[in-house]
Amino acid sequence: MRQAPFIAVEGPIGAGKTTLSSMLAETLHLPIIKEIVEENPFLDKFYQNMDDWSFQLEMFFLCNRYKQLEDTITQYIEKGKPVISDYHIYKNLIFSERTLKGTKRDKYRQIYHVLTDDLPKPDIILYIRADLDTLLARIAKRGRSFEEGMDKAYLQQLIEDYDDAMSSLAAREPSTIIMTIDGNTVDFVENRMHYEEIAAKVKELME
Ligand SMILES: Nc1ncnc2c1ncn2[C@@H]1O[C@H](COP(=O)(O)OP(=O)(O)OP(=O)(O)O)[C@@H](O)[C@H]1O
Ligand SMILES: Nc1nc(=O)c2ncn([C@H]3C[C@H](O)[C@@H](CO)O3)c2[nH]1
Repeated sequence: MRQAPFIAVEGPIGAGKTTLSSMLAETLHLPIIKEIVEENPFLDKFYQNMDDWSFQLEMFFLCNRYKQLEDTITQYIEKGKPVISDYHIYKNLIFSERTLKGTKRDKYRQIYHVLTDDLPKPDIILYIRADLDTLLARIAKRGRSFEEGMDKAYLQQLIEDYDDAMSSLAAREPSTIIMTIDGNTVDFVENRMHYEEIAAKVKELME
């Protein structure tokens, strides 16, 4: 591993990305990049009417993540400092391929590639997989109003899209390390030993 890894935590909605990345940032003394949620003006509208709001939402996420990635590069990667993020920019494509249709999807895909293809990507991905019941329970526990009544078919589709995306990323970028965590059985919140095992593995991967 090069001296300063760029680590991303990924997984479908409610998998525990922010929770795990925050815990690791503290244990491993890493700066953390978190995605913008509360300030997002389109999430609420999107969950009420996906067809009407998906393009605005996807573009908002893309622009925000692009800016955060630019800042991450100048503040950490170019200076040889390790950093952890609670997402991989590739998630823009995972979501947009599902939520957009027709010419909007084609245009969005082009913009995504123009903006991101030449930028550094994470070296290590911690991929938290979890099934529908686990995710629904965690989303309910978190209690964000706009996620109440989350469409189960949408979430199930995203679970499958994430699996496909991680497999294709592994095939396309064999140098990226993908560590898969079974979010159904590994409980890094309630079980300290489970968490410490993950932290130890991540530390080892960073060396
Ligand atoms: N392993 C776990 N065991 C029990 N609860 C968990 C676990 N992981 C996360 N949670 C809880 O589930 C909820 C969702 O976690 P979190 O916000 O970290 O998910 P996320 O993947 O970042 O979500 P999003 O995709 O919406 O950004 C939180 O209330 C968190 O405390
Ligand atoms: N459509 C869509 N595209 C994205 O790139 C994206 N990233 C996150 N989300 C949703 C999941 C959580 O509800 C909430 C917080 O993660 O926002 C997204 N939704």
